[in-house]
Amino acid sequence: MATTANKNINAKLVLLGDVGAGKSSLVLRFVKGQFVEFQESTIGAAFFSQTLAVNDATVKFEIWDTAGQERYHSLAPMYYRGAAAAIIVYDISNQASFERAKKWVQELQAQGNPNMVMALAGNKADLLDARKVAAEEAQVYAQENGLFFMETSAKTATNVNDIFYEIAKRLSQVQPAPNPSGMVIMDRPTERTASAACCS
Ligand SMILES: Nc1nc2c(ncn2[C@@H]2O[C@H](COP(=O)(O)OP(=O)(O)OP(=O)(O)O)[C@@H](O)[C@H]2O)c(=O)[nH]1
Repeated sequence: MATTANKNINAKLVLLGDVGAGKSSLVLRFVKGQFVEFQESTIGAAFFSQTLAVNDATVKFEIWDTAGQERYHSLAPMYYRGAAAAIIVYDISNQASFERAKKWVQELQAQGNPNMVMALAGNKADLLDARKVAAEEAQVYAQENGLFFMETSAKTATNVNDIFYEIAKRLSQVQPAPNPSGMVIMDRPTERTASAACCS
């Protein structure tokens, strides 16, 4: 069977959401496969990268995990500006965090990249007994606002890889021209070596 050359995609991804919703925990689970019961609150923002292979593409995520504390709100545009994808996170056991997530969606719709792939993550899905936000309500909201929705748990790892994988899949399906900003598609196969390096 013929194989097609891999598309290499670099994609800037930003996580936004209320303080304590679990943004850092989702990234830590995705990038390192770990979960910390008492994760420290993020100051400013933190950067991570992780690569995923989907279909005929390799997507290298450049991940900005932003701080949810209100005093850092003014920094957020630096991180979502030009991003190819965003995960807006709320905590299913905290109604106020869902309301905050909707505000982030509004801000991205007004000021973000119009082609941005947006995911809504209802995190802490393991806390079923403490649930305050119905999955159906979030699903309807996501559908009406052009996001895709998943409930996740950084603690149990439920749907964590899946949400990043779904974003990667959607990014890889975007037509190469015009590229959404925040995304660079390298026109060369992944297996190319550095043997032709220049400059002596
Ligand atoms: N039960 C449960 N707890 C979680 C989950 N994800 C995160 N937590 C806990 O929730 C707390 C806050 O998690 P963080 O990942 O720091 O949240 P954050 O959104 O990055 O918070 P800021 O950096 O302050 O904006 C930590 O004590 C985590 O251990 C989850 O899926 N389930």
